[in-house]
Amino acid sequence: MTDEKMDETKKKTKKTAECCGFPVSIFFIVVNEFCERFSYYGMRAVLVLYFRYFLLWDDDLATSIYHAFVALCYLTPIMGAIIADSWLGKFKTIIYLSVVYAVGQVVMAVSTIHDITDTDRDGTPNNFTLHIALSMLGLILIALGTGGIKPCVAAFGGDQFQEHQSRQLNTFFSVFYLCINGGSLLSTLITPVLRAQECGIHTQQQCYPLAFGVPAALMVVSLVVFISGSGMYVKTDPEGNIIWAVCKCIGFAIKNRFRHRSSAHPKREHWMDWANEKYDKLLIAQVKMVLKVLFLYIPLPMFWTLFDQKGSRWTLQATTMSGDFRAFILQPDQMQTVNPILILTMVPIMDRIIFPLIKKCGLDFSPLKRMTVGMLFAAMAFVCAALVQIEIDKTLPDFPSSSESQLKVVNMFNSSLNVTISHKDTLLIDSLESSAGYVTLDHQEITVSLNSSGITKNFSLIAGGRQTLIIPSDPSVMYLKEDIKSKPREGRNAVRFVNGWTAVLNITNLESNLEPTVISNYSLVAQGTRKFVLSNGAQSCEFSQTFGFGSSYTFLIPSTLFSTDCKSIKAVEDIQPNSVHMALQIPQYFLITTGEVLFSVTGLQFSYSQAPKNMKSVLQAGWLCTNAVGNIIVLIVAELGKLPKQWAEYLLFASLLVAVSVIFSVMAYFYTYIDPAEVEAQIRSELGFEPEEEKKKETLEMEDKDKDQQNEQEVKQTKI
Ligand SMILES: CC(C)[C@H](NC(=O)[C@H](C)N)C(=O)O
Repeated sequence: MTDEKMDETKKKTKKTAECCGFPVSIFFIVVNEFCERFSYYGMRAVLVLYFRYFLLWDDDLATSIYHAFVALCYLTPIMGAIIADSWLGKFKTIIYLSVVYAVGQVVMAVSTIHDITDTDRDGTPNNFTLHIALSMLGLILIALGTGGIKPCVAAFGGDQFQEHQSRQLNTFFSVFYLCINGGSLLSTLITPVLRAQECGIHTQQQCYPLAFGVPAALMVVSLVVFISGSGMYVKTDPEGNIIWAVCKCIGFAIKNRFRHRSSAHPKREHWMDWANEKYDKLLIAQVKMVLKVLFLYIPLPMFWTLFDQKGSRWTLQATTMSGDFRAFILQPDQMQTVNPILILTMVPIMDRIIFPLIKKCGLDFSPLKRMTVGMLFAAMAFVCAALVQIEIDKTLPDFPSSSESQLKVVNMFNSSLNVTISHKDTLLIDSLESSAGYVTLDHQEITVSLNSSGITKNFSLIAGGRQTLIIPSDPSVMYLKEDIKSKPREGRNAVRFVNGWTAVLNITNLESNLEPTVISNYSLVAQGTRKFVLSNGAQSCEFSQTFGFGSSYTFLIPSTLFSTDCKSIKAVEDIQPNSVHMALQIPQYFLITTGEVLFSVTGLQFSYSQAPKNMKSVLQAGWLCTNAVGNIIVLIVAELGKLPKQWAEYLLFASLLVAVSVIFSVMAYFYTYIDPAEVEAQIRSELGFEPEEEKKKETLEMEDKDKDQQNEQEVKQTKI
């Protein structure tokens, strides 16, 4: 045996330090994963808000770039796997790409410092191009890093286990999953709080640098932890450009099959056997194993398509619900933390109680069956989401269709008015009151007549819009103001004021002073009791209003404002607060998380156990790719599939997933589980290669011989 070969075999049979049956090196790997996931999910939690409120992108652009970034993060694992399996090995790949990742996080954090381009010190950046360029660079580096290391870390963890530790290996994947979710839970709770702080050099702004800076620091910690375990790892060397070899082998098999397509040539058991002429049996067998698993993956993206809508559609659904849990208030985006919380409780319950119980009952709950059941749970979650949506829809205002217009009338005149719209609808409105709700019109050109005064005016309404007609103290100057026609975002409340007082007013929460007879723009206020101070310089008074979630109010300020100490201010409710409680989302979160435990944790283990030794990262990457495709489907559906009712879209997704899970169960039925190591060993022995066990024995014998020789020499030297 050559020295090189001996070194390699020694490495493979290296004894690792153990604790409770687990390799000690695993500790560094799971801590590394925890910090990395904290970094990733922490950054992701505030990313859309950064796009929306710092870069000032609109909702659509912000959501599209967000999903494109997530998709990229799950496409880059292929690159990581290629680098690891065919060039650097998993250990070095993790280190190099973690450096790229940490640099990306730092660049991203720097891009959020508004002071770097805020030359006029007004609190907003002056060179958006620089901020956008930096953040895109940061995101690309992060996607390369996080995606690149993702297939390697799980597979590298698996490599630390010896053959006799298969039970511990399964536990490792569960603990690994717990760490992912522990990191995700903490970061999604912490980074939004950091963002809500105010910071800045010249002007105080929402503290995005801190919200992105902490994840960057955690990524550095993750790298340091991983390097610290360096001396303890089992590091398997890359086995040449395996992906290229696999592609060439498949290409040759297809070409060869095509060349011998006439019936004169006998059929072969498997189409890959057409590569027999040129490639060795072992490689062909390995390719067959990988292809069999990759084929099974084809239906899987549909699961992720549903799963990833937690962060988008479900969060939007939560914005139309009430988050008042009495003891605490939950913000719509915080509802997502229910998923990692449930994962942290359910993985141990499943592992310790449910699966052993199922086994005890003599039921066969094989990995592929678990995954199928997982898909059905996810479909049920979407049925629940549809039911909740139907409840919410009952409480939502009837917003106008694209051909309709809606009109509300506010009377600031000092006596009641009879307002006739287009000679048809007559509304009697008291002073300092509004019409009851909106009048829906199917035409836009209207005539408004104030019957008592004989004033008549023509207006052109906005098609598909909501507007308020303000009749001020001088009715002849009545005017229209556009209203919001959807629930205010993030469960906040939209408020505005009509100034019926005789002079300019300063109102807290409003951007600028309010001229007499004018209606202000909307300001957004959070849930809870809010205080407004109104002043004219000489006098002031304050009034409070308690807000729920997602409401809209117009406050009418009378001419008697200061004499009544603000008590005469009238609140007109334009959009009622959300009344369906966010707790109703818990069942759907519970179902999707059960689905995730059955589908995702099992899929991770399955991808590792069914892969040949030299292609473990490749299959991990294939598994993660199903996630990327799922996200791309979300992007496409968001752009194209605009169903008129949200509940119908949820039901459509649920039915699609049920159909896909049926197809998957048929495919799974025909799949036979294998032990790749056994298959490889068998082929090796058929081909007359030395079996691994023999190699091990030989290495140990060589080591013993080396030791004996050393001892003999030492004895001789002592004698001399
Ligand atoms: C994408 C995976 C399913 C996994 N995510 C989770 O476990 C979430 C937080 N429950 C990950 O690897 O990030």
